[in-house]
Amino acid sequence: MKFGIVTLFPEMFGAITEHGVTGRAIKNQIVQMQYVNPREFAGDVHRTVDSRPYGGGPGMLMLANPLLQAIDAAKAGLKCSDAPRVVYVSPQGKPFDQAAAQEFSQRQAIVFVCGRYEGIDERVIDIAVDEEWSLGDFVVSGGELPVMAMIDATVRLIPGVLGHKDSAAEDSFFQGLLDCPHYTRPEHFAGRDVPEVLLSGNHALIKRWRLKQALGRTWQRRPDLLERRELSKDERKMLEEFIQELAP
Ligand SMILES: Cc1cccc(C(=O)NCC2(NC(=O)c3cccc4nocc34)CCCC2)c1
Repeated sequence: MKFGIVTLFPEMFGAITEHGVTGRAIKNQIVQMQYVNPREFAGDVHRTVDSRPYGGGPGMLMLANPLLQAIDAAKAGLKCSDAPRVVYVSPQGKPFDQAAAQEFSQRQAIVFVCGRYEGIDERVIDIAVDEEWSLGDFVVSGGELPVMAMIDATVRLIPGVLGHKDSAAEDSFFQGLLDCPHYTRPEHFAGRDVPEVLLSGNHALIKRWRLKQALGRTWQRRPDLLERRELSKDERKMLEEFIQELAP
């Protein structure tokens, strides 16, 4: 899978290209990253990429012309048989979630456009952006960090990227649930013991306990996720047991 990144700060992406699962996927050439900096296309001697907003107001906006040229260069640079879709990440975008990451991971390539300052000239979105996505309702300084999070979530789902030992998180979130509690050595720590079931070696019981904990925590912390998820008869029974065990 190839990613074309339009950004004023390509060096930020070292955070995902130099480390961990994503760094390994790049080293193994499962993933390829290319960067285009709009500043390369700024027409003037000062290489200007921003300008004051019409109608007044605080801050600056990214100029359309350098951005549009950078987007074209990024698309061309990926050399894909079907033109990659252009994604602008912004607070106005569709909420990004695991389902979106799953869908992204099946694409041949994606061009991500990272906003800076207060945003970009709307005509860039009208002319060149195919999709807008958001990581959430909070204010950040640029689109780079949300894009890196989206790329990380996407790359983990590409076949061959995660070894079996890494994919615990995927399983539970894949089931639309929060994760169960996890424990490692020592068995006794700070006066707290590891739940007996996890030491039993009974894999069926352990699997059941983990699903019951995931169901219970989701019910307690993110009931909205449960609304979107059909529970089987057995899962409903486990959740009822979990709730009963809460308030004896
Ligand atoms: C809730 C809210 C309302 C108004 C502005 C902003 C804000 O943060 N504006 C600044 C920018 N924000 C983002 O890019 C951005 C922000 C949040 C999630 C995201 N998911 O993807 C990109 C995201 C836009 C241009 C430069 C950065 C945030």
